[in-house]
Amino acid sequence: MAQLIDGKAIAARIRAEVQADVERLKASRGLVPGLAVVRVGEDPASKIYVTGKKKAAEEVGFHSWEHALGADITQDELLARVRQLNADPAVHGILVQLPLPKHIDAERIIAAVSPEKDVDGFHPVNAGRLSLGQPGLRPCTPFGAMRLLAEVSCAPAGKRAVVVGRSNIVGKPMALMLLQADATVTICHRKSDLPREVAQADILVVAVGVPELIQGEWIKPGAVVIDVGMNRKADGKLVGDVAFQAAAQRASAITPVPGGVGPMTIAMLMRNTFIAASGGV
Ligand SMILES: NC(=O)C1=CN([C@@H]2O[C@H](COP(=O)(O)OP(=O)(O)OC[C@H]3O[C@@H](n4cnc5c(N)ncnc54)[C@H](OP(=O)(O)O)[C@@H]3O)[C@@H](O)[C@H]2O)C=CC1
Ligand SMILES: Nc1nc(=O)c2c([nH]1)NC[C@@H]1CN(c3ccc(C(=O)N[C@@H](CCC(=O)O)C(=O)O)cc3)C=[N+]21
Repeated sequence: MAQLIDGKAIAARIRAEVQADVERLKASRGLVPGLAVVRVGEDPASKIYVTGKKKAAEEVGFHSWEHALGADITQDELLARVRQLNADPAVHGILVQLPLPKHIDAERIIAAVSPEKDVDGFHPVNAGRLSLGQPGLRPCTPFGAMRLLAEVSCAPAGKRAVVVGRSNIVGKPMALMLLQADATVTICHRKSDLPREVAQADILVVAVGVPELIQGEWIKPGAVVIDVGMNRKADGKLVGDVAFQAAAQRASAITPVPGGVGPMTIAMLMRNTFIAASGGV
């Protein structure tokens, strides 16, 4: 049986580390990090996530603000709100919860956030910095996944890493971070021969959004498996993109869903906001 990677416990430790850093920053510079979360419309999942982020922010000692805006807000009104937060010196981190309503051009909104306050790491400047191997704010989910690898003493250097999924918010930055850490990286998508590619992976990261797409039998014995997927079943239960039970028979370590990558995303958001407040990367 694989070692279970306890993202929930590791995330709690990271939040405690950030809390201690916040206390030091307050004492030395009288500075309290501030996180503004912008939510548009009434998507119930977004509401739950944003509440979780706000709770975490308050626990670590940040100032936090939730800007809940109506689904009928115009693009220009939303841009104006982002610019107002860019200009507010008490706000060090800005997160615009995705997805946004269809009439809003999400790319334009993301690009309007000041790169220095872009604690999601989604701005083209931060994406560019990552691809160039330069310091910058990193997307929280892959940042958290890298930390999980470190926690199980899995050093990517020289290993074969396979990332399934190539989204701009998870798969692509994940692959770039693994490359930065000297893994040999393969990125898979709809046209890939998944069983063949997955079988090569010493490190497997899956971010697709298809319940239990990855079969346990495909997994290389001893692999470390990070399951980013979050799929809600009809009975309300969450399942990942990896068939967990079968995969755990072959992997050396594996993240559960829930309790794996999800809590790490929020913990790394706290870390990024602290970084943004304390002078950047
Ligand atoms: N735990 C957390 O904190 C977070 C979890 N998530 C979860 O991670 C998952 C992925 O999210 P996200 O990256 O935003 O998703 P996207 O829908 O943006 O991207 C999905 C990717 O998976 C690929 N894909 C889809 N179906 C298949 C298939 N059958 N075979 C191979 N590849 C496939 C797509 O390929 P192609 O490019 O060819 O279309 C695409 O690259 C979701 O379950 C989401 O809920 C997301 C963010 C944070
Ligand atoms: N601008 C933006 N930034 C994001 O980071 C962002 C976003 N938009 N939109 C939605 C996705 C999703 N996301 C998650 C955060 C926490 C959990 C999490 O804590 N999950 C728990 C349990 C969740 C539950 O039980 O419902 C777990 O996996 O254990 C999951 C997913 C951040 N996202």
